[in-house]
Amino acid sequence: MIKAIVGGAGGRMGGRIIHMLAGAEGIVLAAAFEKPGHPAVGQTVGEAVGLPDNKLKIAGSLAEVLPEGEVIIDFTHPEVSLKHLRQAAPAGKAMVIGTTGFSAAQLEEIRNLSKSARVVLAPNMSVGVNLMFKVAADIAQVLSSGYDVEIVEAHHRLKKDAPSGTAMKLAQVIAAALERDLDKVGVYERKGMIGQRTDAEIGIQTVRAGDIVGEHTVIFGGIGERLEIIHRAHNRDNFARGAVRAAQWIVGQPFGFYDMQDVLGLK
Ligand SMILES: NC(=O)c1ccc[n+]([C@@H]2O[C@H](COP(=O)([O-])OP(=O)(O)OC[C@H]3O[C@@H](n4cnc5c(N)ncnc54)[C@H](O)[C@@H]3O)[C@@H](O)[C@H]2O)c1
Ligand SMILES: O=C(O)C1=N[C@H](C(=O)O)CCC1
Repeated sequence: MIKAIVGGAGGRMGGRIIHMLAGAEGIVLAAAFEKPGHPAVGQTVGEAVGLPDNKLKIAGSLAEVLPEGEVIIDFTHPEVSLKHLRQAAPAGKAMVIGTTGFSAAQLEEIRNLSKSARVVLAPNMSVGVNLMFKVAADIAQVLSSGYDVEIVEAHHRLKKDAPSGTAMKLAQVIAAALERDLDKVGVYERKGMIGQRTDAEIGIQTVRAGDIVGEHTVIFGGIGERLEIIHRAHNRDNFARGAVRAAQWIVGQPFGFYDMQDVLGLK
């Protein structure tokens, strides 16, 4: 039985991951933690996430519960996930990181730590979006000229990072398929007399409104037609299920830096 530790247990994703673990086979919730001072610290998991039979107490830090499990599932904040990986890696614990919004320097540190640790990092753990990454790259290769690429993402009003990690990954895989440098062709806002659209640019636009769980649209706009691929998350359980699947998968892998396409066998 794989023993999992869930970070950010009082958060939107942490709660759903704990629910998905309760229904999963071969893996069990061994410990859960939140940040010091969070109202969930000291509560039982049952009280905090609505699973009345679970009497496990929510800890106030990873350090308190690190020996309890072999894999940590962390959907928190970039600097927090990185701090947790710095603790997990030397202790021989695997990590599944769903957090988005890492800087280039933070990503580089995660990659370096993964040389001596097992890490899955993915901005979106749903099956549909990971298939979308693959399909978007394939379409871009076929429609490599004469089609304008625009990505539109929409999320709830509480989301902190923009554009979403998923939209950034879509832009990266499409730019790679088109052999374009995203740092040069990415356009993240438009206003005023900006002149006509360039052929090479990849537009990435952000919507924040209400309780939208997560929507991503890629538009390949041609003359006389356009092709759109859309993913809509109806709730957070598809991400949480993916995180549990990644935790089951990663414990048997060699040290390394993996993403959800590795977990799903989509490469
Ligand atoms: N990869 C995916 O599939 C996916 C899906 C949804 C959300 N996300 C990402 O996951 C992250 C969290 O999203 P959310 O909607 O659950 O946010 P949230 O704000 O509801 O939850 C984050 C939780 O982390 C906790 N936290 C902060 N510092 C901590 C610390 N030091 N130790 C322990 N816990 C700490 C917060 O108190 C909070 O409860 C975001 O980066 C989001 O973009 C990824
Ligand atoms: O709710 C969020 O925050 C989400 N973030 C991810 C992203 O940034 O791509 C995935 C979907 C939900």
